[in-house]
Amino acid sequence: MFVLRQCLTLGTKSSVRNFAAATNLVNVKINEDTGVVIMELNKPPVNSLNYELLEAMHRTLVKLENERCSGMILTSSSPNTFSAGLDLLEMYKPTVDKARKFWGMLQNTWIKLYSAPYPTVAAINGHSPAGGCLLAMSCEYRIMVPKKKIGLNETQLGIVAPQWFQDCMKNIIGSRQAEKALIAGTLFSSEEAAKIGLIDELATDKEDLMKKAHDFMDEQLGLPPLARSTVKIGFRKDTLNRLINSREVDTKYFIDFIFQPKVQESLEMYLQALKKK
Ligand SMILES: CCCCC/C=C\C/C=C\C=C\CC(=O)SCCNC(=O)CCNC(=O)[C@H](O)C(C)(C)COP(=O)(O)OP(=O)(O)OC[C@H]1O[C@@H](n2cnc3c(N)ncnc32)[C@H](O)[C@@H]1OP(=O)(O)O
Repeated sequence: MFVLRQCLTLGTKSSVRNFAAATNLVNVKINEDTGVVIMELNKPPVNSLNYELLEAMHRTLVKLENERCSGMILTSSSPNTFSAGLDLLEMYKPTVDKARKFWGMLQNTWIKLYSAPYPTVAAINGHSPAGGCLLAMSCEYRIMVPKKKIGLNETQLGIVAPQWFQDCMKNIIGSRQAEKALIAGTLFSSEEAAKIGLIDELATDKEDLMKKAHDFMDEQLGLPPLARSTVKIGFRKDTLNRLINSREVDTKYFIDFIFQPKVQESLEMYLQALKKK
């Protein structure tokens, strides 16, 4: 299977097609022979998740429902960062309408990604804090390059990881480890993340990362798809339904939380610190 895939991806008769996207915030390529899609986040410098990027991801995920997509590898075009998480500028002094629209699109995108019936792999080629970690955790399998950071570090920023972010982490590393990591807002090194199971495999470098992602995909493509996806959704439905049934409440928490003057102060200081770096 590996040889077949190499021929398909590297061979002269390349059957890889660019997937027409309305923006260049995501680069999407579909291998027409295998049906495997690579979605590359492309919002330099750090793929901070603003409304437009989330909308581009969401639109792609919806489109993939009507394509012959057999699996999806999520990665980034940034040399150093998978995703820096939510775009802090979306939370800093927004209007209520803008904040509501932004949060709704984050929820939409997460629901689509978390419930995708086909196999999903995060090829984590750089740092992946907070919302970046959420994206990675929403995939079924995570592979990461060495010496980068990943985790839900919200507490350290004076904000709180929403319940569904927390649920995703709990589902992967277990309740006790998640509680400790979430209270402290721990950012794990790739190596530490592999030890606690937050990521499934460490890659040696970016080439190895993509090879391992395709290897995982090949294994999954050998399984009966309906049985595979039924088991996947069975494991994920409680977490999904918890958000789906409380989207409005979740949005209200977000709005009430970010409009607190103390939270705005923390965001301002953090943004300044990032700019000064
Ligand atoms: C019960 C109540 C529950 C209520 C719940 C309610 C609310 C929860 C609310 C929010 C949840 C939020 C989750 C999040 O995702 S918050 C975002 C957290 N992200 C981070 O902390 C990461 C910050 N970034 C970094 O640490 C570094 O940038 C990184 C390691 C990713 C990369 O480092 P590098 O050195 O390569 O790049 P930098 O020079 O730092 O950055 C380049 C450039 O990009 C800007 N930037 C970085 N991150 C963000 C970001 N997340 N948003 C916006 N902009 C960002 C940075 O300022 C630089 O800009 P410039 O100087 O080039 O203009």
